[in-house]
Amino acid sequence: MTKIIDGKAVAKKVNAQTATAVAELAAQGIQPGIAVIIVGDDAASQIYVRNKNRKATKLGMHSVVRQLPATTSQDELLAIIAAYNADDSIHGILVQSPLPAQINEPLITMAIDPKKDVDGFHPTNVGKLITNFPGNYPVANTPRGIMTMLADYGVDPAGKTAVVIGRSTIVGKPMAALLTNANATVTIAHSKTADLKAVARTADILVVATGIAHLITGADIKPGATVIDVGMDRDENGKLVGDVDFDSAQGIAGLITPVPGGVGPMTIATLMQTTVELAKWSDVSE
Ligand SMILES: NC(=O)C1=CN([C@@H]2O[C@H](COP(=O)(O)OP(=O)(O)OC[C@H]3O[C@@H](n4cnc5c(N)ncnc54)[C@H](OP(=O)(O)O)[C@@H]3O)[C@@H](O)[C@H]2O)C=CC1
Ligand SMILES: Nc1nc(=O)c2c([nH]1)NC[C@@H]1CN(c3ccc(C(=O)N[C@@H](CCC(=O)O)C(=O)O)cc3)C=[N+]21
Repeated sequence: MTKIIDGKAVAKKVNAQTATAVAELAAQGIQPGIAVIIVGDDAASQIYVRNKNRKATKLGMHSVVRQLPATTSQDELLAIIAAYNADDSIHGILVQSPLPAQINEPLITMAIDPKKDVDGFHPTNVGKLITNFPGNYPVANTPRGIMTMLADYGVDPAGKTAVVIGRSTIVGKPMAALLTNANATVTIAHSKTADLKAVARTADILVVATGIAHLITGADIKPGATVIDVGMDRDENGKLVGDVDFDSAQGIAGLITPVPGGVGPMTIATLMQTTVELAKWSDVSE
């Protein structure tokens, strides 16, 4: 029997904690603030940004969405980031990816004050994650949300074999670091991996983040494995599907996240959680 991990339900629990934290901060005269900057009019990005703004407002936070034209120059974007870095009403800054070609994404990541780096992408914060640094710092929200889901379902990575397919800065690499810090034995696979499917079959915990619809099927899953599907893909009919073929995984996986309703809601809930933490922490990323 395959059990479905209800990401929406876990996100609800996280959001309830965030609402309490927002109320506690309000009593101290602090309102957590998030600024989301979006360059261009990519349809998927527009949906994600709208969802973030709606959730932040609903939780009582100060939420700013800065929509910029696709022709925005790198210097213009850097100036806007500098203004939010200096703005005391903003605790978290997120620059939605992808960015247009004229903008150097790593340079933008570096320009965000690490104390306001709500995505956890700044090298200072990535370095802290890799070194399992003590103290408070932001961690990429999608992998962090996945760790929250695993804990909620009683899946302890310690001693388990984990395979992460995908090596992006936003998902794959921080996911592998979190699982390593949680004492799993971790393999990172990617488009150059020889015999990807054989590697996948070794996993007790399989995280798939490639953007390739239905790359992984039931035959690639170890019986009883926990399968986390990060993909936000479209099938041939334009329907939202994941990187895992959900139907063929049934009866093989022990636990599996659906798309939609799995990782996505957790990403948004964790982003809100991180924003509140950045407003609260005094010792974050000096
Ligand atoms: N639900 C959520 O909250 C989120 C969902 N997403 C979704 O997750 C997916 C991945 O996102 P992201 O990490 O940003 O994507 P990227 O495109 O940055 O990275 C994709 C990774 O997958 C690897 N890959 C691509 N094709 C294959 C293949 N055929 N076999 C093995 N590995 C492959 C790439 O390998 P290589 O490095 O060799 O090119 C790369 O490392 C997307 O669908 C995205 O929309 C992303 C963020 C959050
Ligand atoms: N700087 C930056 N930070 C990000 O965190 C970031 C980003 N850029 N660029 C794009 C990806 C993607 N991402 C998602 C957020 C929510 C859902 C989500 O809410 N998904 C819903 C469904 C949404 C729908 O119906 O289309 C679900 O899975 O149930 C998905 C994907 C954040 N990203």
